[in-house]
Order: sequence, then C-alpha cells, then structure tokens
Amino acid sequence: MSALPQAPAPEVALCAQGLNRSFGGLKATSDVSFDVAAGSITALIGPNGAGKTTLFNLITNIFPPHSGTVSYFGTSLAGWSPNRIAAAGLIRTFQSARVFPGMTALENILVGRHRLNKATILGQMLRTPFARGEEQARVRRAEELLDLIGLAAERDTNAMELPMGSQKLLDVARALMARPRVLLLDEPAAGLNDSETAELSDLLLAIRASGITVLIVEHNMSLVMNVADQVIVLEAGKLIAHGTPAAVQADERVITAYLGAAEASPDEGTAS
Ligand SMILES: Nc1ncnc2c1ncn2[C@@H]1O[C@H](COP(=O)(O)OP(=O)(O)OP(=O)(O)O)[C@@H](O)[C@H]1O
Repeated sequence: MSALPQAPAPEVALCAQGLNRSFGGLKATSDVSFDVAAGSITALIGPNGAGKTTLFNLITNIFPPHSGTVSYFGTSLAGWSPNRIAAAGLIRTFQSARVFPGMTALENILVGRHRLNKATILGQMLRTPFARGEEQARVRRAEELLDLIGLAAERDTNAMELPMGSQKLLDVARALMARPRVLLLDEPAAGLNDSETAELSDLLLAIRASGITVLIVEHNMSLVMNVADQVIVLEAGKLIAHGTPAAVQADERVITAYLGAAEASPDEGTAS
C-alpha cells in the first residue's frame, strides 16, 4: 500500500469504446476508443476524410455506430435521440453552421435557449408573468454571452452583416445559451483570420475555465496547440495517437500521416 495519498482519477465526461461505422465498403471509423476528461479541452485532429465529423455524429447519435458504445458521465447514450442528448447538456455545433439570416446578433443567440423554455406555448402567447420573467432572464443571459464574445455593441446588428469571425463566435455563443456540460465544436476556426482565431482561443479558454468540457475538431494547428490539454489523432478512421499536444506533435505516425496527406508538418499553422 502506498504511503502517499492517491490523487483521484479525473472524472470522465465522454468515453468512446470500440466505435465502428462504415459507409458502403468504407470504414469511416474503425474501432475508435478514447476518454475525454471532464473540464478539459480535447482536440480531435486528422487529415481530410479521417473520420472526425463521423465521430461527432456517432457521439450525438445523428446516426448510431455499427458497433461500440459512447457514455456520457458514465451513462450509455445507446438509443438516445439527438434531442435527448442535447437536453442532457451534450451540445454540438456543425462545420457548416452559420448565422440565421434576418436576425440580429442577440436573436441569433436566443435561438439556442428555446429548448430550455419552461413556460407553456399558451403562457408565452398570453405573456403570463412567468413567461415574461423567463423571457427577461433569457435576454439577460444572451446579453452576457454577447459581452463574453466581445459583441455587446452589435446587439441589434443583423448578424449577416457581421464579419465571418463574429459569426463564428455567435455560433459558439448560441451553443453556450443551451447551458452545455460538454461542448462539441466542429471546425470553429474555419475561415477565420489570425486575430479572429486569437479571439476564439480566448473564448475557448474562458469556456474551459467555467467548467465546461470541450471536444473540438479543428484543422488550425496553432489553435489546437495553444488551447488543447489532450489531442486525439485520427487517420483513415483509425485512432493513431492520443496525448498532450507536445507528445502528439513529436509522434512519428502523426508526422507521417500529415506529411502523406498535406505535405506539411502539423505544427505549421493550418494543416489542410
Ligand atoms: N453520410 C455519409 N455517407 C457516405 N460516406 C460518408 C458519410 N459521412 C462520411 N462519409 C465518408 O466517411 C469518411 C470520413 O468522413 P468525415 O466527414 O467523418 O471526415 P473528416 O475527418 O471530418 O473530414 P474533414 O476534415 O474533411 O471534414 C470520408 O471518406 C467520407 O466521405
């Protein structure tokens, strides 16, 4: 028995075990297993077509795995609908997500809170005191999030008129409005310039500091290396490395995968 007290193991927010999913003859994910520690930022990287978005779809049950399991804070998500998964606080953004046209920045964030409304539809239509109080609290929360992403001054601006970087931040803020416990972000830095990417890095660190676990698919290696606690690397559907950013960056298999795919080292900014 050790004379020293044992540090408790970190709580596991997400646990994927043996995930397999094929499309026709193509194995999009092949026996993929990993843990995501609660309160961490974990990055999922890999060349185009490696299976990253497929893994997000398996975790959120957009389609089920052909075999394997996903558990969320120890509870299996097998058979759960995407809505039930979101209601449990596992919230994702989509690679192609953009702002809702014709809505202001504030309204774009408010969209993320609708599933949490407790007032009945009739209560909302009749504007009962309960429904009004709930609406005011939602607006306050959306304003706090606008402040957090540095867009308080753009509260009433049509979101389509905002630069791409601001639109991407709004997308993340909308996901935060749903009060996630775990946030899955699919390429939030795609299309951003360097200063917009730096703002996104700060936001991700603030999200982690608030206790939310983040799993992020991202091609921008500087962002990944700056913010991630752990990095998972996929290649052609297989997990080829999982470790700290420094360990993964020095991993021969990772270097080879990236050299083969993009003729560039993963430490050189955007990898593909
Ligand atoms: N719904 C689908 N039907 C058929 N094939 C699919 C489907 N979804 C993904 N695939 C295939 O599975 C493989 C993995 O795709 P996936 O989108 O998960 O990769 P990725 O790592 O997210 O790629 P990228 O970085 O380009 O977004 C690819 O070969 C893709 O063509």
